[in-house]
Order: sequence, then structure tokens, then C-alpha cells
Amino acid sequence: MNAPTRLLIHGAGGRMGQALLRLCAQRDDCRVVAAVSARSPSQRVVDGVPHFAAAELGGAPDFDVAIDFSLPAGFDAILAACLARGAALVSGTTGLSEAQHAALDTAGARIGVLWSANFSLGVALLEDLVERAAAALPGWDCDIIEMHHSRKQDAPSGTALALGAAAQREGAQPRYASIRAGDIVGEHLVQFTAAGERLELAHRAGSRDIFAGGAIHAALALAGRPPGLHRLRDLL
Ligand SMILES: NC(=O)C1=CN([C@@H]2O[C@H](COP(=O)(O)OP(=O)(O)OC[C@H]3O[C@@H](n4cnc5c(N)ncnc54)[C@H](OP(=O)(O)O)[C@@H]3O)[C@@H](O)[C@H]2O)C=CC1
Ligand SMILES: O=C(O)C1=N[C@H](C(=O)O)C[C@H](O)C1
Repeated sequence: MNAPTRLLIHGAGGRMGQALLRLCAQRDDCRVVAAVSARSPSQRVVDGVPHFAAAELGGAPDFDVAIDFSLPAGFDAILAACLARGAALVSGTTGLSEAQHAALDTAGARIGVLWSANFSLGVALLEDLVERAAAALPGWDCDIIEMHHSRKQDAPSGTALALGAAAQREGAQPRYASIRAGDIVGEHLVQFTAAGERLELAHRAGSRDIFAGGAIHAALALAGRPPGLHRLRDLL
């Protein structure tokens, strides 16, 4: 059997980070060698996993792939750490700046990189469906309504922007509406409207395990691959 892939989880103390740590602990094809959060950990080792504060990232052991679900403020440091170690990066952090996306693209020349606004299988398909609908319905209004929990910091969501970009490629001019309420995991409705009719394409995530499972799948698929910019749809 191959040695387990060594993972660093960046944003480990957060909602996604906790889901990733739980799912990784149930597998024997990967091992979390470092869990990194913004603040100093209250316990150094939790369930056998060494924890680090962001300022201690340089002291983390070697890893094959970093899985990053943090915030834009932490993104530059994890990208730099991956470049310094020659490790791959799978990131789902949304709200990144244009400069951060450009840095990701550049990093693809040296390490394996995959960023996706949404790691669910359903949203990967939804993006295709939205592109098809926009191509088939020229001139229709296109509205993207997204709903998330009240702690989410960015709006519109990364997924809404990715769906909007898919519609825009086919000439639609998407508008966005965001709702932040309670503990909604993540819902996206893309609505095409003309006089007398409306087409609705929707995805509802009921658990963060969907995203975490997709990111782990991508990380294991990326491990050992040559450098390059990868797309989630090619790994599903
Ligand atoms: N692509 C996808 O499929 C999905 C993407 N997301 C995105 O993932 C990101 C995280 O979401 P969520 O887990 O809900 O957020 P949380 O706020 O729950 O967690 C954020 C985590 O990032 C850590 N963090 C914050 N700043 C830094 C920093 N400067 N350096 C290192 N770590 C830092 C926090 O540390 P501490 O614990 O110390 O506060 C925390 O552990 C968001 O951008 C969200 O939009 C979310 C779900 C799915
Ligand atoms: O912050 C979240 O929770 C989510 N963020 C991603 C986004 O911005 O699209 C994906 C998912 O909807 C959950």
C-alpha cells in the first residue's frame, strides 16, 4: 500500500477546517501532519494532530498537499509555504483579490494548484447547466440568488460569481442578491426570466462534508502530479 498523503489543513479551527479534520481522521489514505489556524492553539496536539498558529507556519513539518479553507488574509502565507516546500495547494477560500488569483496562476508553473469556489459535485454540474441555459436563452434576465449562514464574510459568494461568469460567457448579464441568515450551509438559485416564463436552476448544500469530501478527493488526486493549474471538473 502507498504511504498516506501528508496533508496540512489551513483554517483548521473553522467550520470547514473542523469538517476536514473529522473526515481525514476516518481515512487511511491521508494523514494530517499539521493543522493551522489564525490564533495560537489552546492544545498543541489534538487527536494526534499537531496544531500551529499562522505565525508558526514555517515550523510545520513537511507536507505533500495543503488544503486551505481560511480567509483572504491568510491566503498569501499558505501559498508561499507551498511554494517554499514544493507542495501542492488545494484552496476553497473565497473573496480572494485579483492579485491573489494572479499569484495562484503564476504558482501553477512550480507546484500543483487547484482553486475552486465550490467543491460539490452538484455545483460542478450546475455551472455547465447555467452555461447551456444562458446560451439557449439570449435576452432573458439572469439573476443569481445565494444564501449562506450569518457568519459568512464575503458577498456575493464565490460560487455565485463563478456561476455568473459561466452565464456571462454566453452573453448573459447576471445580477446578484445575497441573503445571510442563521446556519444555512449554502444555497444557490440561478433564475432566467422572460415575459410569461421563468427557468430556475438550484443547488442546496445540506452539509459541509460535501465540500470537505470534494477537497480531500482533489488533494489526493493532486498529490504526486506534476506542477500545473488544475480544474476540479477534471478530477471528479
Ligand atoms: N470552496 C468551497 O467549496 C467552500 C469554500 N468556503 C470558504 O472557505 C473559507 C472558510 O470558511 P469557514 O470555514 O466557514 O470560515 P471560518 O471563519 O469558520 O474559519 C476560518 C478559518 O481560517 C482561519 N484563519 C483566519 N485568518 C487566518 C490567517 N490569517 N491565517 C491562517 N488562518 C486564518 C481561522 O482561524 P481561527 O480558528 O484561529 O479563527 C479559522 O480557522 C471561506 O472563504 C469560505 O467562503 C467554505 C465552504 C465551502
Ligand atoms: O462560506 C461558505 O460557507 C461557502 N462558501 C463558498 C462560496 O463562497 O461560494 C461555497 C459554499 O457555498 C459555502
